[in-house]
Amino acid sequence: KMRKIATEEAWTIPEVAAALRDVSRGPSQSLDKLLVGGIYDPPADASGYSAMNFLDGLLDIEEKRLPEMDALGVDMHLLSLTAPGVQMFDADTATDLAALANDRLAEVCRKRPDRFSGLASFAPQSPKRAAKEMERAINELKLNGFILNSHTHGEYLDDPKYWPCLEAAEALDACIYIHPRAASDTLKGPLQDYGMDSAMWGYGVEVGTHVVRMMAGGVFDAFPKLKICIGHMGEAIPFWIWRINFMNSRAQKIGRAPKTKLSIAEYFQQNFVVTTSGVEDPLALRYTIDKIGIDNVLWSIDYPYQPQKPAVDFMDAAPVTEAERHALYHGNAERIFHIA
Ligand SMILES: COc1cc(C(=O)O)cc(C(=O)O)c1
Ligand SMILES: [Mn+2]
Repeated sequence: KMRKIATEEAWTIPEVAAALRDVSRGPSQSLDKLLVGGIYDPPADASGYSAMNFLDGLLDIEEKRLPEMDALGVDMHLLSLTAPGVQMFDADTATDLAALANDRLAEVCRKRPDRFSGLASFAPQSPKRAAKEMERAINELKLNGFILNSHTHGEYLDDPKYWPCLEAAEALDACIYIHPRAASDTLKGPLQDYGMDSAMWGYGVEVGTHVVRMMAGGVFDAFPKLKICIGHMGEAIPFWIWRINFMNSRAQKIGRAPKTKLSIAEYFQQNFVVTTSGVEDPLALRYTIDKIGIDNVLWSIDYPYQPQKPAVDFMDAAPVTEAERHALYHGNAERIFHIA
């Protein structure tokens, strides 16, 4: 039986759910409020996002998640605090809730180390305290990497003020999974209608923008060993990488982009891995493996936002060799996230 490790599996704790409910009732203009309000402060008529009832799935480990994993032969969920994590809160609240969530996550992993591993949260709102929490999460809590839900109050990791977090991740040899949230206030413009705010379109635009900024901004010259993971088959970047690379090298020549030691295509190849979350498309998978190499593609379900069984059926039937299937299902996750 082939070991199956799913790598973008969401959960939450009651304290974070309550804090998000409070934010959704507050003055924030964040586009995340559509979703956060729907999940954590559902309207009486259960319309909108609340109709999906994601909250039960997020809070649950033993009731439904684990029995479903057993039934489907899913050995492990690599858990992460669901988007937008602690990133909508003020610095102190975010720092405290990140530490609490990490403690709870470590507890879940300690209780069933063969079934759960975890990505630690951190609060970029306070970068130096975040770096300390990142060290604690890996060295003391023995967690497996980090989760960040893209922008924090509209700012991105190419901004040097967040580089203490990148320095910590690189030094700890711990991968940062950059997960979506709704587009930042400066990016959200036309993304606010037709359900485009979340997984259909805006999420990909938000994360894609984030990682292109990092590569074009020289982050991987400053941190050459830093490893970043992005979901959703690489947020369309593997498809666009030829064009992004071509146009960035031109921008560097005409002085519109900083000179970098390597090309964007090389950074994407060396510093990134992608997962299959929420893109159960065999042709997109085959292309992505052929484009960026089998070592850089990992399986994920995206529970509870995606049901487990279709994600297993998709990977079981995927047009890949058995060696590739091993890499996708568990080999790459074991290497990138240090899973025994
Ligand atoms: C935090 O809320 C989320 C909503 C959805 C969605 O399908 O609308 C997907 C994800 C996700 O991909 O993790 C997260
Ligand atoms: Mn997800």
